[in-house]
Amino acid sequence: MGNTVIWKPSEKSALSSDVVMRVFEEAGMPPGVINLVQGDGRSIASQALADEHLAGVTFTGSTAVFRDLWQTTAQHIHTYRSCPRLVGETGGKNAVVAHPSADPEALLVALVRGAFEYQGQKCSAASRAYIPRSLWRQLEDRLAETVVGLRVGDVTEHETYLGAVIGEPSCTRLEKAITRAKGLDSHRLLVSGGVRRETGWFVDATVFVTEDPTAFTMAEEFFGPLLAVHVYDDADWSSVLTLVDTTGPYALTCSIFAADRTAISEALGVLRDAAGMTYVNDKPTGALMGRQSFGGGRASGTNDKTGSRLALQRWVSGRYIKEYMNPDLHWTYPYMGGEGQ
Ligand SMILES: NC(=O)c1ccc[n+]([C@@H]2O[C@H](COP(=O)([O-])OP(=O)(O)OC[C@H]3O[C@@H](n4cnc5c(N)ncnc54)[C@H](O)[C@@H]3O)[C@@H](O)[C@H]2O)c1
Ligand SMILES: N[C@@H](CCC=O)C(=O)O
Repeated sequence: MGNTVIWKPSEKSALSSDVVMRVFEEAGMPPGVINLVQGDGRSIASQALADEHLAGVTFTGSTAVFRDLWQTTAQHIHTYRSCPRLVGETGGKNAVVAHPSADPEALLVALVRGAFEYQGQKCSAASRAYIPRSLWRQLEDRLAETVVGLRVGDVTEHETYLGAVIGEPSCTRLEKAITRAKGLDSHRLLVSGGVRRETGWFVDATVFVTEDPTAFTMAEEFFGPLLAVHVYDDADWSSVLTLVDTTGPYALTCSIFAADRTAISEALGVLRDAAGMTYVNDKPTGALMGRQSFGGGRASGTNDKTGSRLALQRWVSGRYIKEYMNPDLHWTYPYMGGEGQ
């Protein structure tokens, strides 16, 4: 868009961002257009956000850090030469909601792929599911069997489905959530819950079934391979949609599974603000940049839809020019008896 940027990648992805930067340079990107700065987020942000030339921030990460960045820029507002634009792509607690008319095979695949690919470490990963009792009877054992069979381990082996989680803090956070859920009467561990630290930070694909749709497992982001399922009575479809909409602070992605078009329409209406990205009969994750723009609202960000015109427009500054071909030569107007126009 004609801007120069400082690119501050996560400390946890220093190597891959360095490789990408070298690719840009080798492809001929002029020096100074993208300026890669590696290091600790807090200390780099405190320097960068205090600079009078800051014109914008585009952030991908957690809601808490984005809100901190917003607060810091607000504190510096009197020192900036312009009004910085802030774009955030933040956390998610993405729902899969199935209608009794849904195809159980497609639903099973969406739950497994949506929740456990990349160890569930995707803002868009499925992490809560609402399944009607009639479908759950057909699905429960098959879901358990499939998830138990997902291999966790070395990602250089093609049979592996889940690699290690990002690091020790992620592993501990997930372990705590699993232990807490195991201790709740409202929760039943359907599959796994295992954590292994001998050769890395490995968390097994884990599924809880909860009777309490307002429990922390249905509202908080874990950023890991943890799926919570709430089974509802088929007749409660409409009220379940309201539950999906009102549970938790996020609105990143969601999936609606149904064959019945009326049910799909109803869900699209009720869930209008519940997700920036809504999928129908597909997993709630895996938007391909350049083909499918991506974004989320509420606590999930500013919903500018990365990859779309909505996002690009945030990074241009309009300029309008009026040139007068017939300039006024008299300052008086006709109603004054003058000759000006
Ligand atoms: N919506 C999206 O498109 C999207 C995509 C991927 C990840 N995410 C979200 O990102 C989160 C997981 O990623 P993460 O662990 O890297 O997030 P994070 O918020 O911890 O870190 C993201 C970035 O912020 C920096 N940072 C961390 N603390 C900071 C601070 N106090 N001040 C300034 N900068 C700071 C980090 O160095 C990193 O570059 C999840 O919440 C996930 O949902 C969102
Ligand atoms: N576009 C990817 C990643 C989203 C966040 O960066 C997805 O939809 O899963």
